Amino acid sequence: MKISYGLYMVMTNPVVGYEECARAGVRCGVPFIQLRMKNATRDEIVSEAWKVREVTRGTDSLFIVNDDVTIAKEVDADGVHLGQGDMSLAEARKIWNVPGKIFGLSTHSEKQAETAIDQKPDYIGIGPIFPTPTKAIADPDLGVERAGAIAKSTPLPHVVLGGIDGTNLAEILQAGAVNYCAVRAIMQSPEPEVEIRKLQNIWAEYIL
Ligand SMILES: Cc1ncc(COP(=O)(O)OP(=O)(O)O)c(N)n1
Ligand SMILES: Cc1nc(C(=O)O)sc1CCOP(=O)(O)O
Ligand SMILES: [Mg+2]
Repeated sequence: MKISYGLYMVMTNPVVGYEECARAGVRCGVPFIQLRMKNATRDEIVSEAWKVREVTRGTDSLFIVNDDVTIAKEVDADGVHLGQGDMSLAEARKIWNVPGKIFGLSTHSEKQAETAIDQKPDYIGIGPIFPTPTKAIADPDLGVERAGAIAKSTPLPHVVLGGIDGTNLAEILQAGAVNYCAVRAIMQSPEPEVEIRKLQNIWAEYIL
């Protein structure tokens, strides 16, 4: 059985600010909320991370920090997300050796998804599906069918991402993906809760 939860919210430059955006995610019951601040200092990230920690604490939303396990540990987040060019999962687990913490790993091809199995991440990201300006140096886009096929074949929980919004989510789910991130589609809205609920409604039609 695939682990099925729908939207994993990645927060990068939300127009309403990180704290308010996280509040919207919590109100909507989004199960994962990731803080992804690129081009920010460590102090700036820690400061926002503490606010998101307080907003998510004791709620149904798990708080994931992108890139830096030392920040995740410092603010007692629920997990960390690491990319192919970030610290290895093994090293991160040594630094943050606390039972129950979540370790996610990005993958960008069938081979990386296969190799990920041995590293035992709690989930993998699969992307990008479409070209995206949100990631500075994105990997070549996989397309809907290829991303869906990886999602269907991996034994690991997955989340697909890259260019996903309300206009293409249905075809992505039809291709076999179950969980997904949408960054710009939510972050660029002055009403993130409205955009979250739109995506959640599309997902519920296809998956529930
Ligand atoms: C859930 C999820 N999947 C993939 C990524 C991308 O991580 P990475 O490849 O390290 O790129 P950056 O996000 O660090 O630019 C992610 N953050 N979250
Ligand atoms: C953060 C990130 N990681 C990707 C990957 O392929 O691993 S694509 C991506 C950005 C997705 O943003 P948007 O929804 O705005 O296109
Ligand atoms: Mg990274």
